Amino acid sequence: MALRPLLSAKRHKMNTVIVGQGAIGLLCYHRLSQAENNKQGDDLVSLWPSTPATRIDYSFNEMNGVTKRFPLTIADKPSLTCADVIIVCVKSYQATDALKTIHQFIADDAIIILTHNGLGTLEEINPPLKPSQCLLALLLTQGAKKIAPYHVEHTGMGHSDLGIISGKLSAIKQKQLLACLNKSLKQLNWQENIQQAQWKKLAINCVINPISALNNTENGQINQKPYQEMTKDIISEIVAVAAKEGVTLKVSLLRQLVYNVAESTAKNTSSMRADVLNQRRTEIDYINGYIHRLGEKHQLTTTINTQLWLAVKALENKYLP
Ligand SMILES: NC(=O)C1=CN([C@@H]2O[C@H](COP(=O)(O)OP(=O)(O)OC[C@H]3O[C@@H](n4cnc5c(N)ncnc54)[C@H](OP(=O)(O)O)[C@@H]3O)[C@@H](O)[C@H]2O)C=CC1
Ligand SMILES: CC(C)(CO)C(=O)C(=O)O
Repeated sequence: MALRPLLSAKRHKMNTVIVGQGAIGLLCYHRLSQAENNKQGDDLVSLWPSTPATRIDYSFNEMNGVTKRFPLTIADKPSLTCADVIIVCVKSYQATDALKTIHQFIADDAIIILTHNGLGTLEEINPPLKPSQCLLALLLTQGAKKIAPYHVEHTGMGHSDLGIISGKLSAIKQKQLLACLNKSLKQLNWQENIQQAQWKKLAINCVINPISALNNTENGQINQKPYQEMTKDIISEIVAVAAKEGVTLKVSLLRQLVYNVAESTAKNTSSMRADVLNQRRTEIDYINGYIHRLGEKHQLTTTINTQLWLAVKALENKYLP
């Protein structure tokens, strides 16, 4: 069992470990370590990468074009044990392994925040987290791109939603957490029902990501006539499986949401299209693949989501080892 000194009620410092040295990991590390309230190094922020590293700096490109190097603190096992907050910034298919690796070192009352796209990782986590370890989801609409190892570019501003997936957070801890993250991530909304927000994000990704990846199109194309019928079918299947999971969604609202996101990100390359173009593994197993698995669980046909899942898997198989 990982033990650490008890926090005093007056304590406002927040020790944070960011897991993952990719685009979102370095964005979160940068914002937290460079936050105004942390200029004196009051809060300890460190980074736990996928492989041991001895780096002492990283590069960050702001959206205004300014690029600078910044000092980097690499986390060790004691940093994990002392961490109040652990922000896991890995891809959906890496989340279970990342949690398995760190879980033996983290404190019994640690707050763990997942940032990945897609759903279905929680079902895989074994051994599960302790009930005293509160698990939260952070849904980001900010964008970041890895240019080179330990070099990241901030590509898009946006709001973030944070809420509890499992466990409990005392009022004091919630206040401390929000104060700390709000100063660094900005536009952070607390969601009492983060599950609803996760499903909405899932619906957006189930439509925009595979269509844009398979057709090699920008996000805005999804709103064109050839994809409208398919969009409706994808969403109808999602609404049906969500209902079986106890989540109430509305087809018309989701269609409007997908339309708005495709419109507001019209010129963007979705993360799945980018993964395919760069011959990387996609997150399809946790997007349309998740809907397929839930369809099987509840004996519901998910024809179009299953087709899209298989089509993207076939595309991936052409280049993955
Ligand atoms: N980039 C963006 O703009 C946005 C991304 N997201 C979501 O956030 C998640 C992360 O995305 P992104 O940062 O772009 O992905 P990246 O692939 O850039 O980063 C993931 C990082 O995690 C590292 N990693 C993998 N396994 C472990 C482990 N066990 N311990 C520590 N580090 C590990 C990877 O290392 P290695 O390379 O060695 O595998 C990699 O550096 C995804 O689910 C994505 O969909 C959400 C909103 C926006
Ligand atoms: C919202 C959207 C579709 C933006 O591109 C996204 O989340 C992604 O690309 O993964």
